[in-house]
Amino acid sequence: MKLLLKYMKPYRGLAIITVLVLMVDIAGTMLVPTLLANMVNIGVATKNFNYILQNGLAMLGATALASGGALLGSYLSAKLAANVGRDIRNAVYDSSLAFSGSDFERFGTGSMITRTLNDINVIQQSIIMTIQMVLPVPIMCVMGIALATSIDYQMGILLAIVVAVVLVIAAITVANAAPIFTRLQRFIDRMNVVLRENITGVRVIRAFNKEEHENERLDDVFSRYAKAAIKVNWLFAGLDCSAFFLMNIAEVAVLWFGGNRVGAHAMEIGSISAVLEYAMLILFFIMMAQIVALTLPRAKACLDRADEVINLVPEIRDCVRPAHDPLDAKGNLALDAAVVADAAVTADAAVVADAAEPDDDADVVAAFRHVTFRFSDADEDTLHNLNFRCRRGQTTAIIGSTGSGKSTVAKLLLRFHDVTGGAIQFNGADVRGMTRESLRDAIAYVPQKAWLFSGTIADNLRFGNEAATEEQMRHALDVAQSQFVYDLPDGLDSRVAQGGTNFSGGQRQRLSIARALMKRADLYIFDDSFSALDFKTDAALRRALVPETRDAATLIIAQRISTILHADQIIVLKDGEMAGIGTHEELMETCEVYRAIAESQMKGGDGNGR
Ligand SMILES: Nc1ncnc2c1ncn2[C@@H]1O[C@H](COP(=O)(O)OP(=O)(O)OP(=O)(O)O)[C@@H](O)[C@H]1O
Repeated sequence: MKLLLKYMKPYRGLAIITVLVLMVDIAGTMLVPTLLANMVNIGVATKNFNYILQNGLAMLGATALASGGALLGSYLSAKLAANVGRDIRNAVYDSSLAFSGSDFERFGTGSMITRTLNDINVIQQSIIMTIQMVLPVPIMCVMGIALATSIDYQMGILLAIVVAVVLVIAAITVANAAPIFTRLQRFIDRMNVVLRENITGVRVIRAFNKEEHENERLDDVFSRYAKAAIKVNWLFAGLDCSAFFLMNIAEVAVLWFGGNRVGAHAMEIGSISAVLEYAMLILFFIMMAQIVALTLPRAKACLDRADEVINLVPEIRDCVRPAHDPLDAKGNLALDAAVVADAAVTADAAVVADAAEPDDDADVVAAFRHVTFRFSDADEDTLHNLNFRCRRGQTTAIIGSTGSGKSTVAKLLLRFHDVTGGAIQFNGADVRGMTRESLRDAIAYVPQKAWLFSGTIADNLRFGNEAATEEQMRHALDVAQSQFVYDLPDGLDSRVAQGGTNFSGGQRQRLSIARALMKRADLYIFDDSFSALDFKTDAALRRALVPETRDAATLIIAQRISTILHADQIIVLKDGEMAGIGTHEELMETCEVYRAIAESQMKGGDGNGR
């Protein structure tokens, strides 16, 4: 609720106007029965045509007021809900941008989509319905009972009793039925997760002939949802008929007691229709409010789910900027005490002292100092005591068997995760003391999974540099050996499907390399970015990269020896530990793990392509 109030706050003026407009609607609606009663009781009884005409015109005015109020009220409440919904959606999305990989895993992609789209739609609808259907109820009850009392006090008491009984029944129903709606939201989440997995993995499902198995899995999820939805519909059906039953009982009660009062000359005939109309109006609104109130726990669950995302403290944060310690020229923040203390928990004193000292060698762009890392959900360290430096103008390569921790090194450099021991320095500063923006600005990264965004090739290249000229784009494409783009009918404006699925694996890799080259960086990271290229293209691309990355450090993660043969230093990773470091020749002499990889690839005919 706090979240809703926070996001409603900027629109409190609009909210107040909306409620006032709806009150005009209610006032207009409630006036009509009294005017009608007067018309019958006085105008018709005394055959006073002028009185009838006057009341008729007044009824017309009241109806116009009510209709205008309803129309404007609907528009304003929809506007309010849309604004609040947009702001909450933006807040959820903005928060998710700061998430680390582990933060994302906590929710899962499917749930993040449900939270951002479906949940916020539910919140929006609830805002509209609450304003239009729930808020008028107390006003209507008070006005209706007051007007009925002004006509005949006994009828007022009768109406008050009927309303009280119906309100109690409505409250009990809502309290008992609310959990079903909360469960319904969880089922939607689950459907989203399973459906997403099925749609993205459809080729694998077909290739393994697992359609039937997946059908059963989906059927199970859909059936659970359907079961809950049927329960909800039963509930609504029950509510509907009990509400109409109660309305009919109320009608009978009003006619019975009203008839007696008219018979006793205590009330006039026209007043019965007015009281009857008040009873029907109030009961109808209570019925509608009851239906809306049933959905409110679901909206509350959606709000809580949005709140969880918005208020999650990300695993990776920028340091709180100390007032006395401004950003330096590179946009770095001084390493704050908390971060140093944090590092001290997991690394010994010598390492922390070492890490706190800036690297004295100006050529060093990135330095790993006794780095250890463990994923938050893992039982063991993924990386142990890594010590190496990436120097400007040099290529550092990392090779190792699958799962040895190569990509994790890249992720730590980009601060997708923070080290759990030791420190990583970038341009002499501990990365935990830098803002993520300034750090990532200085790194060009080609991820292992080449992902392209829907749009055009030019749009994707501009992701690396918004102001890129066509000449710059062509240059990057040439370096990345992506001349195939020029053969496409639309060239740079060729359409890219989501994820880049309308290009081959090798083409996607080359385009994502070109995207990374669009920006000038201090460190270029290529995470297994040449794996889908043939040896000739791989060699040509690496040759073309040399002048591009001359003033920067380059980190190449690879499985193929041929890709890293000429690196200035090669780090061999085995189970997260450095099994060796040196040039190809040195490692062939000294590192058994490297020799084994090299020999296995040479035998397989892999090792000689350059
Ligand atoms: N988010 C995660 N949570 C827990 N463990 C993870 C996570 N991501 C990776 N790991 C584990 O960390 C280890 C290293 O993974 P990493 O992706 O760095 O390996 P890699 O050497 O790049 O492998 P490959 O060559 O197959 O890409 C693996 O054992 C993997 O299971």
